[in-house]
Amino acid sequence: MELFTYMEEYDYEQVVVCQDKESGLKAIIAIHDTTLGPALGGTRMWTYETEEAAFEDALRLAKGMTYKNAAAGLNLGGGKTVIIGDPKKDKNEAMFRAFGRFIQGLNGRYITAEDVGTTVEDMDLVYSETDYVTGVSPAFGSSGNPSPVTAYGVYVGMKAAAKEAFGTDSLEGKTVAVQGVGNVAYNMCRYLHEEGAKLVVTDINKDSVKKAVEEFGARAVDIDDIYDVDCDIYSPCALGATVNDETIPRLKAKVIAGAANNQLLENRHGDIIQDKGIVYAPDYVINSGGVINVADELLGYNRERAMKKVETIYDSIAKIMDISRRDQVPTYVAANRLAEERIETMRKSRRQFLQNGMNILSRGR
Ligand SMILES: NC(=O)c1ccc[n+]([C@@H]2O[C@H](COP(=O)([O-])OP(=O)(O)OC[C@H]3O[C@@H](n4cnc5c(N)ncnc54)[C@H](O)[C@@H]3O)[C@@H](O)[C@H]2O)c1
Ligand SMILES: CC(C)C[C@H](N)C(=O)O
Repeated sequence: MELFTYMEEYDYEQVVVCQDKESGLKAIIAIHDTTLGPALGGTRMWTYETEEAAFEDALRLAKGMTYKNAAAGLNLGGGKTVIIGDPKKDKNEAMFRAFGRFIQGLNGRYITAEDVGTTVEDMDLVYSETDYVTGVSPAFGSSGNPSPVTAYGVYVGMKAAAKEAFGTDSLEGKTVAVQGVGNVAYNMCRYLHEEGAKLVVTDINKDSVKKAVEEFGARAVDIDDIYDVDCDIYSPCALGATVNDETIPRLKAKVIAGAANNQLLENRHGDIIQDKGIVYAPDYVINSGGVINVADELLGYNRERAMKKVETIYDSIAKIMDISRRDQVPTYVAANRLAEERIETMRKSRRQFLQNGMNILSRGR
């Protein structure tokens, strides 16, 4: 990947590469766009095959956060971090504290939180070095782990997508194929089970599968078999890019609605599923519950206010379905339009000079 060419193509503002030899920290902070406010996005820790793959993931995820925050009506831009390493083996206190100091050095341009491979405990370590972190322990006045709230948002968004596909938003009796039963999907499965949905699950972590089988009566399938399950809804809740040329012909679902970021390998896969009549709930809209929740911390966290806003994910998905039908465009295009229009409007309305910080007339004194 030619980094500057890629950054220019998708208009990224900044990429910060952080290295700390003692702790083994190797982090990439990607800031995509701060038109709406400071870039807020989580930190993913993952074993990437190559450094290029890590850069690509950070960049793609950061852009997704720009769109997610804009579509959710938050006054926040988009950014994301990836830390290269195995979350089960390579973590240590010094690593997250060093990472916290790098974030502090950005002076508020980037605010972090959890993502795959990082936890509330990791964010507490970051918090010991910087205020620019959310999703730390509730004992610090924070909102805690965002995953259960993300799960609730995915659940209500799935209902809105079901309404479009089946004419009813009831999920009772519907079969949902869940790929990855981690922090978000475990909680999502609980809501689905309570409503009477039938669950089929898979995960590379056998303990997570066992838990879903025991607690929710889920049926377990092998990793690759999840695409062939006879189901009403396919719910990708692991990593991204699972909607692609290889998987689409195998999917039997009428709805795709899940927590994972960047579900479409390429935009054209959004066109293909639309043509096949599959209702796709755009990933960054349906999974915005977590960021809505942590963003509320910036106002002084109020759970009731945050949950009320998360409920609106139902209306957002319904609105996207309306735009998609009205304008005859795939749902991912309808969502992008909503986000891009908001960013453009705010970019234009912010043209007036506003002097922040240093008084320029006192320069040289
Ligand atoms: N946690 C949040 O609040 C939040 C918010 C928005 C989006 N997301 C996205 O949702 C997804 C899940 O997040 P999470 O916090 O639950 O992460 P997690 O790490 O807790 O869960 C992911 C699960 O997927 C499993 N997995 C990984 N690769 C797999 C594969 N090939 N097949 C089957 N299972 C596989 C893992 O073993 C794990 O159990 C991620 O894409 C994340 O970026 C999370
Ligand atoms: C909680 C959020 C700030 C980050 C979350 N992992 C997301 O992708 O939305």
